[in-house]
Amino acid sequence: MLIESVELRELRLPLVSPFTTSFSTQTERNTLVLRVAGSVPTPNGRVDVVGWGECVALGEPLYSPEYIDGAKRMIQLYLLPMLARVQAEGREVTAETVGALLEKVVGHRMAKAAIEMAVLDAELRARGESFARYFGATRTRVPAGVSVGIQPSVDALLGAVGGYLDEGYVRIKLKIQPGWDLAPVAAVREQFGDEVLLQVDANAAYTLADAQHLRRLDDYGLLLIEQPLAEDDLVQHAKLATAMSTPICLDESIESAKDAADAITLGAASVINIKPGRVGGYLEAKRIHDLSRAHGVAVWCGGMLETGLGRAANAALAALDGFSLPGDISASDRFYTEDITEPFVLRDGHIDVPQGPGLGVEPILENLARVTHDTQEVWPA
Ligand SMILES: O=C(O)CCC(=O)N[C@@H](C(=O)O)c1ccccc1
Repeated sequence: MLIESVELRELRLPLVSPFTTSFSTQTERNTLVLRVAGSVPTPNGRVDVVGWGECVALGEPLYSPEYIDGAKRMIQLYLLPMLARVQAEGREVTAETVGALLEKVVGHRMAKAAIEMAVLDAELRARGESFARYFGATRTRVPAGVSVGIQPSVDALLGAVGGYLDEGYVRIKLKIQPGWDLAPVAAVREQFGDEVLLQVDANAAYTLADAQHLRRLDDYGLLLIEQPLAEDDLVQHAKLATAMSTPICLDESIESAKDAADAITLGAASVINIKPGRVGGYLEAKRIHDLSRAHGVAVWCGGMLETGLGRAANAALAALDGFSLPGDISASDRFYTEDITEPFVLRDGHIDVPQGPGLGVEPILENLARVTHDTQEVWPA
């Protein structure tokens, strides 16, 4: 692709209800969307294309070190100028090379992932190929899990969970933290029975000293416990895995295929939550899927409250065979009254995988304008 312009939009989408995790309470999703325009070579000559990317960093560095303002600066001051220099040398940027071309910058995976996603979208739209087909996905719809934040009371939690089950969600994920773990899990089991697919996510809120307490979760038949310990505690997660029978799933700890290999080798994870933005892009996400599958480790697609753009790409990725557990790929209305794309809707507990070229969706410009807080043209002159 020869990039000719890049528009960087900071968005602010109000959430339908506060979303509380062990590290924050969000009432809006502050996010970053890229629109990359340029041309790609085809057998019949160059074709003008546009591609869309989404950066999953949060407004503040509370989930990971990246945050929206930092990602904006990283994209504008470092990453895009590096690609512009590649083009100035007469070379084209392709989705398969973006990661390598940006490797000199350490970290900033979410910022890099947004650029790669936009370039991949542009290339695939030009080829008339969907993300799903490009990944080699086999399914046309994926089962939808839903993430339930920490609630003000157990009654409120039971109301929320009941509502999502009534909507048809096939898997419930409860956010937990010290002081809000055994009671909510026991109440959900008591109210909705043992058949409901149920898992918990601690977002690194515990330490190994909590092992005996966490072991009591084994009584509730959970699918997994996600990221109980700190993101850099692989050895301690491996120790915790020997102290409890509930499978350990890692999220924040896995930022690359190498991390996934380390975690599997150490026995720190028997399930991996793949979030394309966290690992530097959809190509690395696919590599982690392939690696995990080779080791018989189940993966599922995590969510970062993406707009319909990221949701479309996540649904395509989650349609790969190795994604054997329901992902956090909920309907748009789980978080938003109005998405920036046509909304993703739940049908029989599933989300349809877009089949159109590229992402298969694109922003509805008036919706995008309504939630745009700031727009910058950032391709180096
Ligand atoms: O369905 C979704 O998009 C949200 C899923 C979810 O709970 N994401 C969590 C997580 O830790 O996995 C998260 C929420 C907010 C910010 C970062 C991460």
